Amino acid sequence: MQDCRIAANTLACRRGDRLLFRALSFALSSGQALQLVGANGIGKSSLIRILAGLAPAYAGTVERTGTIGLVDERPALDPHKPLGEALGFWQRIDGPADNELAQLGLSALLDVPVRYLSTGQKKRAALARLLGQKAAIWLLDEPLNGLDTRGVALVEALAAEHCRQGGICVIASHQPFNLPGLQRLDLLEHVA
Ligand SMILES: Nc1ncnc2c1ncn2[C@@H]1O[C@H](COP(=O)(O)OP(=O)(O)OP(=O)(O)O)[C@@H](O)[C@H]1O
Repeated sequence: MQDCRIAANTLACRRGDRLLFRALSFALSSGQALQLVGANGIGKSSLIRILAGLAPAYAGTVERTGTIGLVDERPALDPHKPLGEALGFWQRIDGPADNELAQLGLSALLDVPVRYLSTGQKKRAALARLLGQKAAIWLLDEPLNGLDTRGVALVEALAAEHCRQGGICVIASHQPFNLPGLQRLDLLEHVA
């Protein structure tokens, strides 16, 4: 994987008429991972969206070197299509999949419409798309939500392998995330 980097420089975030956080900075390079923590509504998802370039920062800048892969509560998969077809749409863009489907326990679900998948299955499907995307910088918003114990261990292993290969992970999660060398940023320290 090519060298990648993501840095937040004195970011501030405003939602409606409220300033959620300010003076938030970090820098991550190839192989590093960061967990964003903080209470409900403090701004973790908002920060992930700013890092992804999907929302503007109120102040500050984000520098990115490397492609972004985002997993949040909205899997970018057509809910009306069977899972195999929905993932196939992305495979035509991203290139052929390796063994993601088997690895994520999805092989038997390819003919099930995405809207009928369970919460955990939808999360696994979103992760399959992420793996297929081969992005350098993973932005994972609550990636463990809805997953069973084996699913949690699998996501942790995937993140560790991604970092081992030189990728970056930014993980917004309330749950403990077991990843060697994981750094931690508490948004409470940046509340405006
Ligand atoms: N489009 C919007 N307009 C106004 N306020 C918003 C908007 N989107 C989010 N907010 C508010 O911004 C705050 C931060 O939301 P955000 O989803 O970033 O928090 P979070 O830390 O991810 O929360 P949780 O842990 O519950 O997922 C919340 O108070 C939310 O209501």
